[in-house]
Amino acid sequence: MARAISAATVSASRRVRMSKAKVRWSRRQEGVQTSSSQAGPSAAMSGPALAATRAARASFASAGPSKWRPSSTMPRDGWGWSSMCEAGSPQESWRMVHMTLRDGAGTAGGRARNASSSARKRNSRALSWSRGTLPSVPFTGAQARRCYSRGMSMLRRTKIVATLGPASLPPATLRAMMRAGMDVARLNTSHGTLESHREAVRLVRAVAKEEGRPVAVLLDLAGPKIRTGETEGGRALELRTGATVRVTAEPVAGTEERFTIGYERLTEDVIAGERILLDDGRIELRVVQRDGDDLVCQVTAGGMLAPRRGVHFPETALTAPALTERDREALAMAVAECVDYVAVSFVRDASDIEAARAAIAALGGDIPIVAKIERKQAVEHLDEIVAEADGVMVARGDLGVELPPEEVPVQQRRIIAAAAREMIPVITATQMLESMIEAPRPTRAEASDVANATWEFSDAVMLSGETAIGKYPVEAVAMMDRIIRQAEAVAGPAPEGAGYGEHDDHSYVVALAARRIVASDPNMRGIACFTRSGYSALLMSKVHPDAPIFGVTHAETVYRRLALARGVVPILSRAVTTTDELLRAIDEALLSGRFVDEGDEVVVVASLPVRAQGTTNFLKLHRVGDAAAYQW
Ligand SMILES: Nc1ncnc2c1ncn2[C@@H]1O[C@H](COP(=O)(O)OP(=O)(O)OP(=O)(O)O)[C@@H](O)[C@H]1O
Ligand SMILES: CC(=O)C(=O)O
Repeated sequence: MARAISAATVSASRRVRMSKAKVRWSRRQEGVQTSSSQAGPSAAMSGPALAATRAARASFASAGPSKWRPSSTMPRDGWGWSSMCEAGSPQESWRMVHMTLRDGAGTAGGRARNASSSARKRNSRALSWSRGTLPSVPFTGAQARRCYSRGMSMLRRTKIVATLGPASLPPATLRAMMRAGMDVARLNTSHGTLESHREAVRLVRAVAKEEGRPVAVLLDLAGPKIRTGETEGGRALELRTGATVRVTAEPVAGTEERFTIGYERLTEDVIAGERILLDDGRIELRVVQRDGDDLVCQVTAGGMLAPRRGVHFPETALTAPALTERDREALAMAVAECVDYVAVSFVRDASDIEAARAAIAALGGDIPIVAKIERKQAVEHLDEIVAEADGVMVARGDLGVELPPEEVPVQQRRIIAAAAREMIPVITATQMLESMIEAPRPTRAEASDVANATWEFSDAVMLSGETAIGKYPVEAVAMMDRIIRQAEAVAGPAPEGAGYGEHDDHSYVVALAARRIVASDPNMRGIACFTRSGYSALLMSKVHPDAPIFGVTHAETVYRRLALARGVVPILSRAVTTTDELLRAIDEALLSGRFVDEGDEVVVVASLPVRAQGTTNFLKLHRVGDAAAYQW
């Protein structure tokens, strides 16, 4: 009995957890719909910022659905066919059942099959079909024909995030990086001005549009990065092991005896016995005591300290929130420019994500939030953070300072698993191809690092200095693309659901069913997921099917955001209002992008009725091109 109760409790909590991510995405889609009509931008905004936000929101809204009905009004009667039909009448139920069977003998199907072989030949010749929608790797005719059998080799599942900076912002370089495989452009507000980032967002959008590619923009907030202050005459200070030194939050011209650490709550938060790490952990102090506005410390690992070096407090529970005033200004820009993701730095716990979400909402926006795990505090609060965030980043740069190096790979694995449980994307970041900042080839260890992140099911891997300031930004993206493709080519089948979730959610059950169908039927060319909020494509991505996931959506924001989801090929489609139109839109999207041929078979998953916002409750084995022939 006790066992039964505890199993039920676990199941219920899992249901709550799974639906939390779903509710967030659904809420977001609702926001898209209502943004132009109801809630106005924050009353606190005025002038050009208000106008920019209104214009941005109007374009955001135009991508949204025309109608929305809360999921609580949806039929919830499980797998009953009637619940999958728009009106649920017996005739419609029958038509749906008829339609969802594979009608191999049907005349329309027969015609389509005949048409398909010539279309396939045509497409095998027209190899440019992969360009513009899938990462553009030059294929020979023979390679492409082989790949064509399932489309898998054409698709790189693990996505590439590239940080933009002086090395990558010339438009020609940016274009070349997109062609080499960049899926997400990261802008780091720790560097450059907000205006330069605004221009960069617009440039990425313009070039991506010309290239016909879904490229998401991720704005990485600087957060409360703590640094040492200026030094006397700008010189490096020689801190000798064993020496005593005073640190203070007051701005002073630093000397070997006393220098600044730019953290207002220094003497309140940091207590005797705790360590302070300077310059990425190269220098270590231990706090002896507080003395007025100073902390008296002993240097336990000495070195030369240049001005404005990074500071970490691995043993201190810092009380300063993750969002600074400058971050709030960056968020206003992000909302005005409809940035696709915002990354919050130095997150401590879930409250930092809630604060960022509230700040975005107050600006009239709704942008998915990526929590950067780079503090020991965040590692300790990982579960609550991933439950609240829309994505997560293994920010190994700062994390590797707060934790001993041997703990970083362990935490990487733990963070990826936590993201999988919550069905949110995870980015593995920092020093992935670091040596390519200076050299045209990475080290063997770096190549292995990228491959391992792929095998661990990261949704994306990230380039930082390699593309921001490196000598070989395009080559770094191309190299990452090649390493991932090789790694994916030899990876075994991915675990179903990677060990998370139970079959207690309709959307999840549909995703698993689609995965199993493509696993058992090699003729299935992929899974076409019609998605309005992006959630069902994301969910599909998290069960790792062995086939491409075509994320078909009419919302441009969703189209771009799906660029981050592992294994998803985002395709922009038209808005639909009925099931017939939905199937025709899928056919059009797949055929016009030349992802498949007429007559090819795909699994279609969607949420019906079309005009409601609900669970992914529909699955159909579909022959591409047949939708036009349905006479309902
Ligand atoms: N917009 C930019 N303008 C100028 N330099 C940049 C820009 N973005 C990045 N860089 C440079 O590229 C380097 C690597 O970029 P990255 O975003 O990883 O910075 P970081 O300071 O190491 O990371 P973080 O701030 O996230 O801890 C930076 O140290 C900086 O020198
Ligand atoms: C990306 C980042 O901020 C880090 O690795 O610390």
